[in-house]
Amino acid sequence: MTTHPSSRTEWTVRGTDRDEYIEVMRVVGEALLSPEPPREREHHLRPLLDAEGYDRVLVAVDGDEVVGSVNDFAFEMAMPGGPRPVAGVTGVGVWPTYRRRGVLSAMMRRQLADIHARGEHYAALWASEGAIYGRFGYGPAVAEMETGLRRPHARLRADAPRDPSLRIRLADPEQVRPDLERVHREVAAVQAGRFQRAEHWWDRTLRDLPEQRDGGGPLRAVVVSAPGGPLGYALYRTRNRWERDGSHGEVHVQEVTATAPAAWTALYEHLFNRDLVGEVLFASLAVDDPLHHLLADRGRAVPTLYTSLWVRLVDVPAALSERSYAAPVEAVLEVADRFAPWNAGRWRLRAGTGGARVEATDAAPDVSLDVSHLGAAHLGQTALDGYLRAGLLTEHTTGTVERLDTALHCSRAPFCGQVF
Ligand SMILES: CC(=O)SCCNC(=O)CCNC(=O)[C@H](O)C(C)(C)COP(=O)(O)OP(=O)(O)OC[C@H]1O[C@@H](n2cnc3c(N)ncnc32)[C@H](O)[C@@H]1OP(=O)(O)O
Repeated sequence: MTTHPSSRTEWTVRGTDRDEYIEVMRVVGEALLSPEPPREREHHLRPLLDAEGYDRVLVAVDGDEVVGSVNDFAFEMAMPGGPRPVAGVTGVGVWPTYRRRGVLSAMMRRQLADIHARGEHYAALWASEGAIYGRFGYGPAVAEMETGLRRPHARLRADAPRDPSLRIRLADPEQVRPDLERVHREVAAVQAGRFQRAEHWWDRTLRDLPEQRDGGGPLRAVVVSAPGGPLGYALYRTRNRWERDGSHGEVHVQEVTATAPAAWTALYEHLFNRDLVGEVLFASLAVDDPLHHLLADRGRAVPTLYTSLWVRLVDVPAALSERSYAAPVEAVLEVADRFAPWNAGRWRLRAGTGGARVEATDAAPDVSLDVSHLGAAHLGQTALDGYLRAGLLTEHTTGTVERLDTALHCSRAPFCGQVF
């Protein structure tokens, strides 16, 4: 591809199709430093794209050459207030010689307009870098934890709820897939930030190619069931490690979830009691995962906090009026939004535990803020107060931010748990 020395902007943003998608893989793969050429990555990506379709993939082109791309998946994601259609933004990349000329900005603008035109009120993404998406109106809405525990500290409290009637089965994940799907469906309907997994997402989650194992063994599923059906599961791999003093094996937990307290206990005790293991590592846990309460010594868990989901309100009045609220609040919000101008302006929010109404107003604002702040706060974990103290939003009526934070609060931490 030619490198253009000037900063001309003779590219346009348009849709694409299945045939051209190999070019998208080439551009995005190069941007993301992918170690494999597009044809070698195709078998990973094609099943997902063939199932989701190509009509949400956008490309920036210079003549016939693809120089950038963005995509989004049509998710049903749990939000405070219920499951909602959410555009799961992904596949973002710009050919290196076209970077910093506004290619991404143009693609983001078009993508937000498309999402809005489809009547979806939210977009969400996992960012490769935290500096990219704030300017496009996304806010850091979910923090998750990678957590490690060494033996002998991987132990639960004596009074952790235990139910000897629960059945525990260790199996090849495909053998118990209906159980996994059932538990996940139930959890993903209520835990904000999770999205419902269609069959092709389960195929991806359970895909277990040798090159994905990173020195570990095959993917395993442990399922905990009561007579009425499955109550929880964990997906994990073991990795054997021998040193001169003996075995220091590892358990790498890809995901763990349950719908009943005794099922959490049974799952954690299974993971902690594998023989030959020196350390159990969890790829991602919610910040309020029951593990922290169930551990005999919670100080022994070593968490690494990271931002997972960035959330964007694509339709501010719709998103705020369909949300649930923990307390009554009334405020005029003056919202700035450079990339979705239909959101910009003053909105009067009247919300309570029974519902909310949002209408355009000319009244004086109680608070002036960026749409990214509302995205960050929407899942109930990120407080607006942090932005206030950082001087990034303006409170005109004292106490408004505190009242908003109280109303937006959700007692259960949001969690996504799956990179898309
Ligand atoms: C959801 C996902 O898919 S995450 C994956 C994101 N992709 C990657 O990280 C791949 C590698 N990076 C890239 O391909 C590109 O650098 C992109 C897509 C991040 C940015 O594309 P560009 O076309 O260069 O962005 P664009 O020129 O529109 O930049 C707009 C603004 O964002 C800023 N910006 C863009 N990328 C970054 C970044 N990585 N860090 C900090 N600022 C950035 C620019 O400086 C510019 O600022 P300005 O408006 O003040 O001048």
